[in-house]
Amino acid sequence: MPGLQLRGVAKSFRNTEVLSNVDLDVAPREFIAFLGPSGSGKSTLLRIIAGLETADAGEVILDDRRIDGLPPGQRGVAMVFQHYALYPHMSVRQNMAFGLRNARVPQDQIDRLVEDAARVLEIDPLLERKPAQLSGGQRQRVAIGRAIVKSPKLFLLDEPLSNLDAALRLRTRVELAQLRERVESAFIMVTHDQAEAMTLADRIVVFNDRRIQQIAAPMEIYARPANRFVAQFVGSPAMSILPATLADGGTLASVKLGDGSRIDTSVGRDSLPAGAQVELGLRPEHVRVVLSGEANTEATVDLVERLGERSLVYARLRDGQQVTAEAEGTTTAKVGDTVGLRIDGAAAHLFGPDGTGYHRAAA
Ligand SMILES: Nc1ncnc2c1ncn2[C@@H]1O[C@H](COP(=O)(O)OP(=O)(O)OP(=O)(O)O)[C@@H](O)[C@H]1O
Repeated sequence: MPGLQLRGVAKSFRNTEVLSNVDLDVAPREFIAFLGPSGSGKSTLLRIIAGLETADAGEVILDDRRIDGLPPGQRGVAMVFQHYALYPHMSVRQNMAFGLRNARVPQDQIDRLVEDAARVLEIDPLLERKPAQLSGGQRQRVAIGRAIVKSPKLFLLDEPLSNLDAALRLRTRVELAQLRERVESAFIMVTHDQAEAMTLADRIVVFNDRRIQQIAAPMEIYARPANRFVAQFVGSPAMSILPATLADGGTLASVKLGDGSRIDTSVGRDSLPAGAQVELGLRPEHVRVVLSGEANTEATVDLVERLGERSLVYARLRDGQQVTAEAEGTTTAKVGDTVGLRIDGAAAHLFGPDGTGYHRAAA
């Protein structure tokens, strides 16, 4: 099978397991983002694929070849580090040529590969400079260039944009998307930035607690999170999670919140596990601050965050549960006010006692 397969990969440092039985399939030319909290093993898995770290168990297979026993240079992968890791005493040209020279590629071929990559990345006027004479964004491109010249089957990017300022980061994100169209390789990128993952990736892999929590397309992760962790981790501000009691009967689940309000969801009643205790998950856009006539519950305002066109209202329901709502940009709501809330039950998520997510049937 072409592409990358991970089978049963496990890794511990001393006695602490950081990855447990990880399976993953990456298609040729696919762009994958690894997302997860700090310490969830994203970089460790990337380093295992690159050959900079050895797994305790499992297999790494690239284009039908088992590569986990091979040294990094023979795996057909190229890694771009957060701190670029350029050699300061070498010119851009020498930095980009370094790996090829080690692999004993003939000089005329090296020159051609370096110049082609420099043109793609628009750093050809900088080839004779040293890294200290470059901006952060330019260094970043040299680091990518050094990977491109190896024509890897797989690019591994460890937070490649995190050292850039906000504007440059956005621009480089666009460039990365363009680069991806021009090369035949697959990409795996570790990032802390959800927007980056949502924009660039075909699929996002969410890590937590030693395991992959979900692998899916960005909007699928957002709209149909596999469990409570993914639901709260992806999306900003985070989804509100409210304890709820499942009402009897009906084909679609209705729940009662702690403040006594009843919410009708679009989640199939019989898809839920037996037992009455669930949690209701609400994205901010599904809880609106409205006039009392349209409200299905009310809350006390803790904070209003004005974003211009809209405002985010952080509030507490009558039973003290916290909820994040949206209001018009012009809302007059202020701290301490009681406001009406319209909860869109049809868009709500439910979570079972083990955290499994249940959603409305896909449209
Ligand atoms: N060489 C090492 N020796 C001991 N512990 C390590 C080593 N490398 C990583 N760890 C530990 O393994 C866990 C996973 O680290 P890893 O860097 O893979 O996480 P991450 O998800 O990439 O985190 P971040 O987002 O902060 O980079 C952490 O608890 C880390 O402290």
